[in-house]
Amino acid sequence: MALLEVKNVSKKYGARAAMDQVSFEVEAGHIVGLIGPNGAGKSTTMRAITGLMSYSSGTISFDGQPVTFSNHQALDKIGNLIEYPSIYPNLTALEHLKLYAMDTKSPADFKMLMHKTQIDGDNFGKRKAKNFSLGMKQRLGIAIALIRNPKLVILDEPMNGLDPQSVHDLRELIRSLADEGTAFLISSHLLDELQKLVDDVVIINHGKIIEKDTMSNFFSHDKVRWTVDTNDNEAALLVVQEHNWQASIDDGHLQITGAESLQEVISAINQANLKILTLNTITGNLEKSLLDMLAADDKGE
Ligand SMILES: Nc1ncnc2c1ncn2[C@@H]1O[C@H](COP(=O)(O)OP(=O)(O)OP(=O)(O)O)[C@@H](O)[C@H]1O
Repeated sequence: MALLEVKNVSKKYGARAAMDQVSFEVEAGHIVGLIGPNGAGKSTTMRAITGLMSYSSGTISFDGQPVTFSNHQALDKIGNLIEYPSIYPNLTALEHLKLYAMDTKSPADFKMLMHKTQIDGDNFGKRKAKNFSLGMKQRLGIAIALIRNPKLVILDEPMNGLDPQSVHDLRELIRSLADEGTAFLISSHLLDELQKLVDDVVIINHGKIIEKDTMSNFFSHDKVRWTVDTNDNEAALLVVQEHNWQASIDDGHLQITGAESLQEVISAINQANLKILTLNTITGNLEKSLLDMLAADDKGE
């Protein structure tokens, strides 16, 4: 049984379905990316999982226990950082941890947690949170989310507003915590960052899950693409289409996918006595795969 199981969950705001039969799982120790455009239903899904919001149908179970708006028992083992961490400007990092721990932790526990989440450096010390950078606040937010040793941490757009170095540091931190066994469910618009971080991908659009897979499988779906210019792209398009590869002309360049190899593409064009002027091989990336998938979903394919 997976650590988190979301089955056929629906949630409506008035007539609008923010979640429509949403089903997915998070395995223990996995980092799962919840990806989708603005308004897709990511925050709503996260709120339902954390018991912050009621849902109209379906079931959510965490560690074998049901999660509903009125049953929060399972939630002791979920840490969350939804939108912004609740940080008090006049408290230091340590004071925050003491506040959220509610007398359940020892000074040694705090020391270890601060070390683990990299909030024990000189920059932190006695400084109050109002003087922290956004990256420092996010790390403190994660430390707060971890205080009860959760099995799952839910992070809604944790990279928002962070500079590249802070994004890198946060990614390393999440990876190291996952290696120690904590599962993560993370939503983000920074797809390149998720690409480097997550084990599994769940794609949501208009409240519906349109794809879920491991990151490595997701990549294998995304074929290599070739962008070619010849002395006659229209003629080359016809030649390529005869081979049953997918081809189109975008921005004046011939785009080809579906061939077995670059050699096949070159041979086909040469045999038609056309001249290749430029050729680029474009390997897959999450951003492109996602945009293709969302476009296909919006067209109702
Ligand atoms: N409290 C609410 N009342 C009415 N509609 C809402 C409410 N919260 C969200 N919605 C609507 O539900 C849909 C899903 O919203 P949600 O915030 O879950 O999307 P999201 O994927 O997190 O988007 P974003 O990336 O912009 O945060 C949207 O159409 C949104 O307008």
